[in-house]
Amino acid sequence: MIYTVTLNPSIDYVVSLNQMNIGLVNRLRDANKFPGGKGINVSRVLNQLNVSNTALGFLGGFTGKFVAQSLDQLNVNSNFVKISGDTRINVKIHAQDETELNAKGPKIMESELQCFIDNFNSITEKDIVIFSGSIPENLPQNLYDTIIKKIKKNGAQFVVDTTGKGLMDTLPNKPLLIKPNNHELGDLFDTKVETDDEIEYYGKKLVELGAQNVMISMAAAGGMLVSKDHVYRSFAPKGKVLNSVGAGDSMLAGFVGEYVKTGELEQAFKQGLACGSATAFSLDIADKGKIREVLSDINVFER
Ligand SMILES: Nc1ncnc2c1ncn2[C@@H]1O[C@H](COP(=O)(O)OP(=O)(O)OP(=O)(O)O)[C@@H](O)[C@H]1O
Ligand SMILES: O=P(O)(O)OC[C@@]1(O)O[C@H](CO)[C@@H](O)[C@@H]1O
Repeated sequence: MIYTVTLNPSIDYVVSLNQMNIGLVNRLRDANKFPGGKGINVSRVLNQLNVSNTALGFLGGFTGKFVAQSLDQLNVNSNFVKISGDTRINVKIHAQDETELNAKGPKIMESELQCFIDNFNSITEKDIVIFSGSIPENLPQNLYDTIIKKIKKNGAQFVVDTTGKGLMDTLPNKPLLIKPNNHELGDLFDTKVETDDEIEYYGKKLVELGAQNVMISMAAAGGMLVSKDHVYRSFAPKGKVLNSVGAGDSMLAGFVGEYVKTGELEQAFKQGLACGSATAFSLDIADKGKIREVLSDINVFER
């Protein structure tokens, strides 16, 4: 089984307007609510790829109810711990630029955290756990690492999509996949990475430090996959971007979904790229029709 972890889910309130004027009343052209949070987005795309999975994390309040109901309607399996606080609302503004306002999210009580950790008591070597997104402020910021050490004892694989020290600390436990974007990759080494050669160089460093596969996303410039034996590159297809929120999560889901089916790295990278761009070209997270359509435009080459 694949488990996705979203410790701080959200309602993504996606609004569009022609021009955002700070300090004035702005009238919206369009507004939509979606269940959000990185792990939840991963689960939704895995569902589109017919890969069974269970979404885990914390949900609470009227906002949590909306997310839970939306996931039920979308047939996403889930086992969220019910919390006393309200799940957050994140506002995504599409105007002359894309701007995101991500809330802090609710406090998690000790008993709620314990309930969540108990999910991992029965994990086995057949399972993959995907950790993505921010950790609520009042929880230990090394929580991913603590759970990873626990599940590694049972032989499970894991994928992690986070940044900075939180990501670096997980590397000795050999994640199946990490997915920094090009800016996050630079930040990990306190530098700026600009060229493909630099991306490959720092991607290889992460492999040396323990990652089995490093998929670097680069928005409209495509992506690179670095593993011990291969370096693949692809440029993103052209299309009309409707909402790129969740493109990275979709890319990760595409990779993992295809990898568990075929064990083929190049194929998995290609599916990841298709899912990422398909989401960028959709208002919501991509559906299977859009993913199939975009897949035929993806070309991957070995560097
Ligand atoms: N404008 C775009 N045009 C085409 N493809 C895109 C575009 N934006 C994203 N993609 C595809 O989706 C992938 C992931 O996007 P991106 O690099 O923005 O991830 P991210 O920074 O993790 O984003 P997020 O945190 O919003 O999910 C890219 O590598 C690319 O393949
Ligand atoms: O605040 P975090 O946890 O870092 O990111 C949360 C979030 O921006 O990530 C997803 C897109 O990747 C959105 O659905 C959600 O609102």
